[in-house]
Amino acid sequence: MAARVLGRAGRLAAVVRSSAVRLQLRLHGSAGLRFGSQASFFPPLGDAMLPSGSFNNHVALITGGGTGLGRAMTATLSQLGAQCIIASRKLDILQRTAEEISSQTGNKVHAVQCDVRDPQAVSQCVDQMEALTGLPDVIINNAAGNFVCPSERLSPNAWKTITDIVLNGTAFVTLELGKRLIQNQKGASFLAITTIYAESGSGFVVPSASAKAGVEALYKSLAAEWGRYGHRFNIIQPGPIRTKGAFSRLDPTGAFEKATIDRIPTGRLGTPAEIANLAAYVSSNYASWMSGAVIRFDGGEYVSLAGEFNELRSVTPDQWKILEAMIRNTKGS
Ligand SMILES: CCC/C=C/C=C/C(=O)SCCNC(=O)CCNC(=O)[C@H](O)C(C)(C)COP(=O)(O)OP(=O)(O)OC[C@H]1O[C@@H](n2cnc3c(N)ncnc32)[C@H](O)[C@@H]1OP(=O)(O)O
Ligand SMILES: NC(=O)C1=CN([C@@H]2O[C@H](COP(=O)(O)OP(=O)(O)OC[C@H]3O[C@@H](n4cnc5c(N)ncnc54)[C@H](OP(=O)(O)O)[C@@H]3O)[C@@H](O)[C@H]2O)C=CC1
Repeated sequence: MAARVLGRAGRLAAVVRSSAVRLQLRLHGSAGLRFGSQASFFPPLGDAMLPSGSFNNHVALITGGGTGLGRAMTATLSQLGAQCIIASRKLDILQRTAEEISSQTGNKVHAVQCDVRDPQAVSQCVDQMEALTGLPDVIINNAAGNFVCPSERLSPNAWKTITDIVLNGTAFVTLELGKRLIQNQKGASFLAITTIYAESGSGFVVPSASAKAGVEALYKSLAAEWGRYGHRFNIIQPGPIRTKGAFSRLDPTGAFEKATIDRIPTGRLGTPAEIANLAAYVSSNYASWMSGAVIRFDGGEYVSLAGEFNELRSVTPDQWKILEAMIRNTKGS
């Protein structure tokens, strides 16, 4: 009897061992189950979420508002009643965006040329804004520069370029406006757009990761210091959202996108309209009690990347039966 049980256990162990090898191959080879069909559970909505008129009589400055996510945020705020100022280096692109959005929403969008790396240019941009609209109620620091590059290939100027746009640019805009708002005893909502790797760090985008982490420290610090002046400071960390600016510099071959979608629990990239709705909410009076918040908006990508065992998603129910048998069969330590 004992011999029969031992024999059966031996055969089971052999089956389990060979299945485990096959399983390892599946996990680490290319035959692993694809997931991503779950995207149908999480359809993106495109329309503005807040009630119409939520930003009536509000002025909003959006840096980098001519393209990508900044453009989407401008469109949503404008649709909700804001008078917007978009600022970046390329005046022609800003003007085109401003005209398109103004003509769709009926609310004026102003285009102001400004390189945020240059504190004097930032000061002149704010002068221009004061003349056009007065000081803003909403500031969205969205402008950024980035590219993938092994760190050993970075020149000092490459490092300086990215950190100047992202960290110094955000600081110059925030400090210039903050000082003037304080002088005028005017409250405002400041929002910084960072990224999920500001928290974790990431190879191959090290200047961006370092600068975005600095932006987060800046905003959390000012949330504590400038609440007394009526200023709120919040941060949105987007996950991947297809824009020409980002994907041409981070995924020139398109290979990253497919791998990314595979690991996002909601099975898809985000959309510009979705982040625009979140930015509008955070910048609105509906969020007047929100300050110092860091909001990760990534379809679950960050936790998916972080969890040691998350690759087990590709184990099938039949394979689980085998794995469970192996585990239960283990006696002692
Ligand atoms: C997917 C999920 C997470 C995603 C996160 C996304 C985060 C983002 O921030 S996406 C935003 C992307 N958008 C942009 O980058 C738009 C603006 N970008 C630019 O204008 C340019 O790409 C640049 C950032 C380079 C700035 O342009 P600028 O004309 O001011 O600089 P350059 O004179 O061209 O270059 C300055 C130095 O950088 C070196 N450099 C430029 N590109 C690269 C590269 N691909 N690899 C290595 N080095 C690069 C360039 O050679 C200059 O250095 P040097 O030669 O020593 O003078
Ligand atoms: N798309 C994504 O997947 C993700 C994006 N993000 C963040 O979202 C934000 C928007 O990125 P996205 O829309 O994708 O990319 P874009 O390239 O479209 O946006 C970047 C904007 O920054 C402006 N800009 C760059 N350098 C300067 C400068 N020196 N002075 C003023 N403006 C400048 C650009 O305008 P111009 O060239 O006219 O100066 C451009 O409009 C960025 O902060 C980015 O880091 C974060 C995580 C993921």
